[in-house]
Amino acid sequence: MLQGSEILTTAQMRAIESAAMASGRVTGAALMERAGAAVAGQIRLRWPKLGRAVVLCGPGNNGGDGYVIARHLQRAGWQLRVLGMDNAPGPDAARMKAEWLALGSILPLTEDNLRAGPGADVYVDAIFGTGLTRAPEGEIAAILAHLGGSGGDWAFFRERLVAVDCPSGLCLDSGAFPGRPRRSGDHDLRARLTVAFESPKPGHLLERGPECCGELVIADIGLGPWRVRNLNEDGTPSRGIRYATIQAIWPDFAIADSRRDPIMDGKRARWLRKQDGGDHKFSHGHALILAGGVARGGAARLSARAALRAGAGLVTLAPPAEALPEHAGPPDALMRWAIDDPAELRDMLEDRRINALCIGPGCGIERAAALLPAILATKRGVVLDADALTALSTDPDLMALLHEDCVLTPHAGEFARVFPDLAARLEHPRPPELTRDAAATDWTRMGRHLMETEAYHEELAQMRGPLYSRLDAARDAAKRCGALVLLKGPDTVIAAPNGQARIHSAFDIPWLATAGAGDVLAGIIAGLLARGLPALDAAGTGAWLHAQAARQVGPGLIADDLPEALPAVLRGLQA
Ligand SMILES: NC(=O)C1=CN([C@@H]2O[C@H](COP(=O)(O)OP(=O)(O)OC[C@H]3O[C@@H](n4cnc5c(N)ncnc54)[C@H](O)[C@@H]3O)[C@@H](O)[C@H]2O)[C@@H](O)CC1
Ligand SMILES: Nc1ncnc2c1ncn2[C@@H]1O[C@H](COP(=O)(O)OP(=O)(O)O)[C@@H](O)[C@H]1O
Ligand SMILES: [K+]
Repeated sequence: MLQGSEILTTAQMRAIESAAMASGRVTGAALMERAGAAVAGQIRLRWPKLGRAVVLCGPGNNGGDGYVIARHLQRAGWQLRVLGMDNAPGPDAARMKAEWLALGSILPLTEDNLRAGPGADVYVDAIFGTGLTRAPEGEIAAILAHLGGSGGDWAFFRERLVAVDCPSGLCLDSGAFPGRPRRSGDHDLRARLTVAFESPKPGHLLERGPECCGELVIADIGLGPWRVRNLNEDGTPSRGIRYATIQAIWPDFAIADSRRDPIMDGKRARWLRKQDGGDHKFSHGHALILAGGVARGGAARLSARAALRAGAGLVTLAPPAEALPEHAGPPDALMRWAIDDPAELRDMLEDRRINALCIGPGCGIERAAALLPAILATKRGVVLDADALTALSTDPDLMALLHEDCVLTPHAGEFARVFPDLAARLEHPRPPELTRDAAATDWTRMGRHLMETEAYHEELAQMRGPLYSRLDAARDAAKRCGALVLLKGPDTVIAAPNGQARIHSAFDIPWLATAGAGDVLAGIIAGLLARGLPALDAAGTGAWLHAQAARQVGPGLIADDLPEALPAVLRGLQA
């Protein structure tokens, strides 16, 4: 079953929390108590024997959660050492700190104190959570480096570190560590377990997040009534929606979240298996896959095979006439038709039954540039990959023809070609123009207006985390070009022009990074478009089927295996 859960950005999380508190039906202290109790409960599940815990409490509400955890563990019989900051936190954290002080002491939060005590069974990182605005410095940076293994005890802490909301220093909007190179891995803080609240945040699923969070558990702290999510059946926002939804897609085992929704319900599974939805081949659509010149046809053949296996009723492969002979081999189910120029393509597209296309894999940049205007003018669903993306990057007139049934499937390099300014922002450890000062935002006002104004929705959508994220980049790209953008990687981000997005986190299948895997993905999505799925659904379902096929085959996979593994994936769907 394809599971998902709605993701909240840190700004959305704060706004929802504020709305809950403004309603008068729940207090900040009650939420903090639930959060801390949930983490303590998860610790006791994993370490059932009474042990020793060190709790590291930061200056804000993440630290407040830490004091609650210390109280719960101490009451359960654990031995506690609590290290905290000598600051005046907000009222809820101050109350939890005072309650802890009635039970035990607080040592200054220093690296010396962390090193000094006896070794513990569990180290609780409650230093920074969603409130992180910049890179940690000074003493806290030293503590985090120590926990990250700078002293050579990497494995020791990896086994024992429990992160509250996230490993401290991780930006929960981007999954990167502010102040560090985006792809660095040295001495990043890695937790064994992360307990986060209410929803996964983008940073749990993107970039360094999945590796550094370890096992991720989402604790329900009761904010459900204040989450407004009204979607029309087709997924577009209806009146009343206050934020475009972002949905996570992951394999069943990746995240423990009691509130997850089935993305793939029985109805969708039956439809994918062709148990519902028409019995004539044309009722499953006809996909046209454009191929390139002589000796370049392999990529498009992979796409075509994948479109067939994804269930398109008919698939036609269209190379130039001179390359037709090299496509004589199997599969025989595939039709072939030579297309040399835009006029021939236009003629072919007179057949309205051809309802989805795929162009780019092995196509050649010039051929893609020549054929794209004819394709885009028909307004039919089309996947643009590889050479089609390169063609797009050099021609603003082509960009202007894109529409919302186009699916662009760039990997990072292609994304940088098509959207160089957005890619450049992603490279910066901390682009100053995008920083938000969470502390300076009047969250109570924002919370109170959560249910009331469109202006609020706009304002919230503009709120960015401390780092520009792959999600921000994909959303900005989709909005700019008016098409769906699927930014590939182990953390694939899918964004529609209306702001709806999906994150497909697949860090468990590194063997999918193999030549031709992207061609197969493009073909699967084209097949699903042909079968009538809207672009966002086709891209999300396609990314998941692609990943499941890779799981089915396992290490040693080559791209040719992926389409052949799809029947087993489809067979396994619970209809
Ligand atoms: N939003 C919610 O609904 C809930 C939040 N809770 C907790 O509250 C946390 C958020 O609390 P806060 O907003 O107080 O933020 P944090 O506790 O994450 O950060 C504390 C403060 O540190 C400062 N700071 C940020 N980066 C810094 C840096 N690099 N160096 C030094 N100081 C820095 C900021 O001013 C920030 O307000 C969540 O992660 C979660 O643990 C929970 O108590 C339950 C409910
Ligand atoms: N480390 C990884 N883990 C999981 N999936 C990955 C990883 N790296 C790449 N992928 C996926 O593999 C596919 C590779 O596509 P692409 O880069 O276009 O390759 P190619 O051009 O060789 O076909 C994409 O679907 C991408 O999301
Ligand atoms: K933390």
